[in-house]
Amino acid sequence: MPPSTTVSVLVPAAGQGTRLGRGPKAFVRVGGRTLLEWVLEAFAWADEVRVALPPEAEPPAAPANVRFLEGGEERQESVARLLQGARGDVVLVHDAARPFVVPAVVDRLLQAVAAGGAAVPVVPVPDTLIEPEEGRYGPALDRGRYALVQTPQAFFRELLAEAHQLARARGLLATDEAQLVRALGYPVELVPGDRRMFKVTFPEDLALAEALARTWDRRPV
Ligand SMILES: Nc1ccn([C@@H]2O[C@H](COP(=O)(O)OP(=O)(O)OP(=O)(O)O)[C@@H](O)[C@H]2O)c(=O)n1
Ligand SMILES: C[C@](O)(CO)[C@H](O)COP(=O)(O)O
Repeated sequence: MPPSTTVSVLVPAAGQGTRLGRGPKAFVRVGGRTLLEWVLEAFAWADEVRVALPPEAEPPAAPANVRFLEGGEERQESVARLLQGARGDVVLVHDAARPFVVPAVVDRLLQAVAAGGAAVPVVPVPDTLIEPEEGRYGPALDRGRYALVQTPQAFFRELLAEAHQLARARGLLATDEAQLVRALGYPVELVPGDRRMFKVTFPEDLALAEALARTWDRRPV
C-alpha cells in the first residue's frame, strides 16, 4: 500500500448480543477489558476509527481518532452509517465481537486490497461439515470446498460505498460486506485469516476469549 494511503476502521458494535446473553456484546469484558476496548487498542494506528453503538449506549472514553455514532437495526445498516462520512482511501470493517486482531492478517489485507480493491480473511473448515436432515445426520459436504470468513474486511472506500448503494437500491441484505461487493460484480481476494480472530458469539466463546486474553500481549505476530 502506498505510504500516503489513509485507513478508516469501521467497527459495527451495535448488536444486542442475543446469542451470548450478556447484554450488548461490545461492552462485555474479557481479560479486564470490553470487547470494544480490545478492538480500539488494536487499531490505535489507524487514521480514524468509527464505531456504531446500540441506540441506548453511552459512548465510552476513547482516543482522539475514535468517533461514535448510533447503529442501525441490522449489522449492514450499522456499517452503511459508519461509511457515510468516512474519509480513508481504504476502509477496514471489523466486528467489535472479534477482540483478537492479528497484525500479520491486517498486513496481508492491506497488501491485497492495494492490488485488488477488496480482500477478506478466511480460515479452513476444521470439522466434518453436514447438512442435517430434520435433526438427524444428513449428507456430508466436501469441506475442502468451503471456508469460514472473518473480519477485518478491507475495501477501497469508494468501492464499498458503491456496493452499499446497490444493496440499498436492490434491497439486498447480507451478513458481510464482501457479499455486497461481489453482488456489484467485483472480485474479492482471499487472504489467510487466523483462528484466534474468532467471533465471540455463544457463551462458551467467553471461556476461550478469557484464556487467550491471558497470553495475548505475548502473542507472535
Ligand atoms: N444491528 C447491528 C447488529 C450487529 N452489529 C455488530 O455486528 C457484529 C457481528 O454481529 P453479531 O456477532 O451477530 O453480534 P450481535 O448482533 O450482538 O449478536 P446476536 O446476533 O447474537 O444478537 C457485532 O460486533 C455487532 O455488534 C451492529 O453493529 N449492528
Ligand atoms: C461479518 C461476519 O463476522 C463474517 O463472518 C459475520 O457474517 C457476522 O455475522 P453475524 O450473524 O452478524 O454475527
